[in-house]
Amino acid sequence: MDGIIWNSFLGRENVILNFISLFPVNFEDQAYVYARLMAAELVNVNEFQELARQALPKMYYDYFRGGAEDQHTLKENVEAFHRIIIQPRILVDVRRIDMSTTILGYNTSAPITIAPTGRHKLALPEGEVATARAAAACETIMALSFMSTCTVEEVACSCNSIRFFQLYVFHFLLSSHSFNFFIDPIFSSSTALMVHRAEKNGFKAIILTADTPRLGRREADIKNK
Ligand SMILES: Cc1cc2nc3c(=O)[nH]c(=O)nc-3n(C[C@H](O)[C@H](O)[C@H](O)COP(=O)(O)O)c2cc1C
Repeated sequence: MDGIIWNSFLGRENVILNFISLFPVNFEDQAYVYARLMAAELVNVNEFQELARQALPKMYYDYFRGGAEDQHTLKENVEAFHRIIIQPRILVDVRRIDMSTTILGYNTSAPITIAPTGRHKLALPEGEVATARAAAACETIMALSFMSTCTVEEVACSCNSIRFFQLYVFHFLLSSHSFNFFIDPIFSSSTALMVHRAEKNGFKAIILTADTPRLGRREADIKNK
């Protein structure tokens, strides 16, 4: 059974890699996106989403924006933010506004960090390296997904952002010699080796994802095959 789990991971990864080569991100569209970003036309986070919709192939856009089943949790997460009311204080000294805080003892310029999300190269050739640089520029924390399209080493040497590593727990150790020939290096390590590798590359904490023994039924991904 364990082998089947790994095979299905590998199978999906290969399908996606094949799709990247068959169906690359349109670089003219990316230049257009970059030009609009530079022109500072975007003032609202929803506008970034619309620009992504225009720039990305549909199946990639659907992957980034979609949720599982009827997307109830996705909608509820957005609604949850709408229910938070930020009440400004008045007649106080606002010359220097400091939103910084610490998470597990590490400084972040605001209580907003990068959540671990997989496969950034579907959106940009530099992938998670670019995301980590953005995190460093904003002085916030970069969480690298286990399903990252860049390695922990690439991300570590690309910037000095505080880095956390997201991990799934596998209930087996992949020490078998027979597997290592076929499995991409990012998947071939056991959980313990992966933690060690992240630690060696300056990742400061583990984000443990505990809800993926069963994947959500993402209907857009099913339709996009
Ligand atoms: C496109 C996408 C990819 C994601 N990939 C991962 C992942 O690889 N590992 C993980 O633990 N969580 C992953 N998540 C879950 C996020 O880290 C986060 O928990 C989730 O999006 C809920 O936060 P939000 O309401 O701010 O989006 C992903 C979410 C999205 C939308």
